[in-house]
Amino acid sequence: MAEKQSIVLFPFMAQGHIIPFLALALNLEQKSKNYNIIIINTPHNIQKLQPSLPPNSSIKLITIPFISSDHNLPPNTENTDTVPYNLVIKLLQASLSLQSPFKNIIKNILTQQPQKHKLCIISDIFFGWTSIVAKELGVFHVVFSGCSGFGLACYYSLWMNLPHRFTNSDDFSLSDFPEARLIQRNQLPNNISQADGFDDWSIFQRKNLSNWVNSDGILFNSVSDFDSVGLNYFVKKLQIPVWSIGPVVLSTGNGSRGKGGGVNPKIIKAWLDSKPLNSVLFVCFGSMNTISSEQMMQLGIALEKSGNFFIWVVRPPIGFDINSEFKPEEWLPLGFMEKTVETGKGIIVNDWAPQVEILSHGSVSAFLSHCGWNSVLESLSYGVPILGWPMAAEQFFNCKFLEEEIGVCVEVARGKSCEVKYEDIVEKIELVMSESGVKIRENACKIKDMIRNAVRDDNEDGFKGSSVRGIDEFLSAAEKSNKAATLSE
Ligand SMILES: O=c1ccn([C@@H]2O[C@H](COP(=O)(O)OP(=O)(O)O[C@H]3O[C@H](CO)[C@@H](O)[C@H](O)[C@H]3O)[C@@H](O)[C@H]2O)c(=O)[nH]1
Repeated sequence: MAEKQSIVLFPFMAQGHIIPFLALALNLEQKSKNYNIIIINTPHNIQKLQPSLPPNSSIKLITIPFISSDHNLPPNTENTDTVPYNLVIKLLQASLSLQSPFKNIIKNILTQQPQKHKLCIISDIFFGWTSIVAKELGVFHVVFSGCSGFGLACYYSLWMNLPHRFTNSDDFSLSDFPEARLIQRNQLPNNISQADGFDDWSIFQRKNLSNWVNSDGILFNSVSDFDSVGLNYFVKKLQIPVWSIGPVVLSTGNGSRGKGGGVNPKIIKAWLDSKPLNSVLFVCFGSMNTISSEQMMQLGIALEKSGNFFIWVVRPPIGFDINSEFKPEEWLPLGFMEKTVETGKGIIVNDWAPQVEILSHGSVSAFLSHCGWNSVLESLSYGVPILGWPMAAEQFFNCKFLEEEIGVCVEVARGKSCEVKYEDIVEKIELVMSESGVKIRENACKIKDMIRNAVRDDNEDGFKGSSVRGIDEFLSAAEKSNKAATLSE
């Protein structure tokens, strides 16, 4: 009997990264029983992942040793959802220490695998160094980007062409990605606008991103039918294959999606069931972001004034411990909680909501989001248009892409320290949720259709969508790569 192909997945320790990797692992498992699928991560993340696997899954979880306090991080801090945003760079730097244990794990798998070439590593965009380990051991390696082609192309280009803090004009174009058109200075994430090439972020990213060229390809959690410009940037830049395979998202009802808490999904469903079609605004800023207390206050007033039904996932504002108790009496407008309950206008969820279940419900009309790419894909998969409030990383460029290139978004605010006024938020909400939002909603439905087509694999009419072809091409490239693993030190 032919030996199984082993596929090792290694996400960075953040929910926004672990979730698409888990979804990819489950997709691969569903595609064929012939894969031996392994997810590697640090002890706490593996513990949290375990209950997210379906009971009949054969996906194997391998723990890579990691002690956060050895790296000047608080004890048991292994995921960006428990570190303050300013310490994320420390977690990234600490992840470099995983190189040697990772190599040992791969060597171990290789010793149990007589046909050495039947191994493939899929690693995170932040783990560029894994491509060096793979090269040394003669193993096929790809990077899996949970970001869009367009957003990541801007982000990559910005990091590789530092500094930008001396830019005088309010906007500028990217020399190697002019297709992105003008980037405004206030669209630069803080770490890029402050970078001089010698700070911690610059040092980490430039080394990390430079390593991608050693990889055998890049997988994108995106859809080439609408994201080809950004995907092509990497084909030209790195001269390696790029396969779009998205959307890779967890289906509804998929366990705790890697993080528990928040609210009982049944309560949310019953509440949504009681609301008219297309009447609810969902507000959530991903797995790790929050806004300032001033912004939170204005958003609260805006939700009240706009009069729409809403579900709002709240976390303590910037400057407060993100894991501490939420204090509505301090951070929300006076009496906001009580009024929300009395009028039945909304649900305020602490920390974590069943996002995919909410977005897939017919009562949801729009999503006020930070434009993390998982959230974007989850929203557009159900034709839900976006009110964009980008906060960090490539989110600014996702938002720009969604608004300027595919017309499914209106930007509400930019960044975690900008001044926002409730009147502006109300106006933008209206632009999307009222009659005037017809075009945007139509565009979101067109993208929904593109997404459905991309993952359609119809045996009867022989149709294979672009993402189905993408994953097939990637798997056949992995299988064909007949590299001899050397097991050299
Ligand atoms: O209450 C919540 C909050 C989040 N989620 C899920 O958590 C994920 C969040 O992912 P995303 O929207 O991409 O946000 P981040 O966690 O901020 O994602 C990081 O990873 C993304 C993909 O690489 C990047 O686009 C972002 O910039 C980066 O911050 C999604 O699957 C959500 O469904 C929930 O289920 N419930």
